[in-house]
Amino acid sequence: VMELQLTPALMLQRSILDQLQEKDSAEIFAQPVDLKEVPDYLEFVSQPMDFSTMRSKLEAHKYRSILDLEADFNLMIANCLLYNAKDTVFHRAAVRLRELGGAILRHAQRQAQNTG
Ligand SMILES: CC(=O)c1c[nH]c2ccccc12
Repeated sequence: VMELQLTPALMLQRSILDQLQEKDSAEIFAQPVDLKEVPDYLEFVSQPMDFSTMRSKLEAHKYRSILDLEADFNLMIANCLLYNAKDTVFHRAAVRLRELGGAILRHAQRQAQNTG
């Protein structure tokens, strides 16, 4: 049966998502921003994104490629840089995650090309 097969693409996407989420040790990006806690959030952010949403999309086969997954990662970072002022822990965490995540994604893309 299909779902019992080791689909390499999904396995690679799970590995990348795990590596990215590992860098969010404060778990700032683990869950959607709570709109009850942050009532003005949607005035600034049109498309919220977080790691739990990305994981659901991955398991629903919504990511056709690593680039698709990367687009949601970049969206999540951009939302945080937009909503949070530069002198906040959240803004700094987004800058750092963008740097660390960029290296993880570049390495994964290189590996996929070499073995793909
Ligand atoms: C990722 C992000 O922007 C946030 C994560 N937790 C929050 C709590 C209040 C406002 C923003 C956030």
